[in-house]
Amino acid sequence: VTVTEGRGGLTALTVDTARCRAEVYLHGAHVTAWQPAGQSPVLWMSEASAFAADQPIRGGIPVCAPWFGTGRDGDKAPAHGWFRVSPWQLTGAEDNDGTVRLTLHLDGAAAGHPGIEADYVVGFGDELTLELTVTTAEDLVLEEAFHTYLAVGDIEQVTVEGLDGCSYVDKAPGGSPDNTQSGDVTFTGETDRVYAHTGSARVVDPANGRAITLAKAGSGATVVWNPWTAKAAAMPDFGDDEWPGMVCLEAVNALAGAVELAAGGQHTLQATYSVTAL
Ligand SMILES: O=P(O)(O)OC[C@H]1O[C@](O)(CO)[C@@H](O)[C@H]1O
Repeated sequence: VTVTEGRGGLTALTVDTARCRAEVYLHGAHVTAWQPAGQSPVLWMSEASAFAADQPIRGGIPVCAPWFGTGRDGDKAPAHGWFRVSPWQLTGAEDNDGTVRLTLHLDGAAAGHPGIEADYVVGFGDELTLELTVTTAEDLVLEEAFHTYLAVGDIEQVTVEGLDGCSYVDKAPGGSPDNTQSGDVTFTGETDRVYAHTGSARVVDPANGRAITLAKAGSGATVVWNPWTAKAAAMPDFGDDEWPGMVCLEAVNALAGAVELAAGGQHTLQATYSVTAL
């Protein structure tokens, strides 16, 4: 692993082995790149993303916690929590036959939130593995997400398998809180759904001739998101024409699936992303 000064002067860690190339910023412990050997980049990054200590990065894998979404503290608190806009430290790095595991630590007190700590182990190899352990000194209702942005060839050809029969909250404009998925997910407009009681899921991307699978543990929900035209245009750090090339497939604990932790408790969220040819 190489430590470099990345965009916006933020510290970046780069990995380049026979198995893959990857990058993670200490700012938000934000993975911004993972590219297995012989593959095109798997993670999508916005050309318009900010790289600043007080803003989240747009694309890659934001770590959202200890809450998911907006509305905390009358919207004064940052959307998707403060983990993704806080400085993390690198506390471990090992290379096992070309699979590199990095351990990152978040000291809540140093980020202005005493009583919450987090450890994040990211494994870069043929697969991408993520493991976030949150520890709390006080009772905490924890919401969290690996808000993963995947690169796709054309969203209108993409389908998501594995959510058939799952109930979901539709957060898109005009959406209702009580729906049931029938068959594969397809995309014809803004899509913003929180699926409950989910297992693994798979993004099928014919334009790139590949599928990307999300397997997970310690996570009861899955979010699927594409902003489409209007929402993309409304976000300053998201290019107006970028929406056809991405989809978020997220491992989540949120809403009714939030994790109740007693003082001294901890919870681990795990996910593995893997790529297969169609
Ligand atoms: O702009 P952000 O705060 O990064 O949120 C991006 C997206 O996250 C979502 O919760 C989907 O995960 C959407 O509602 C949308 O707002």
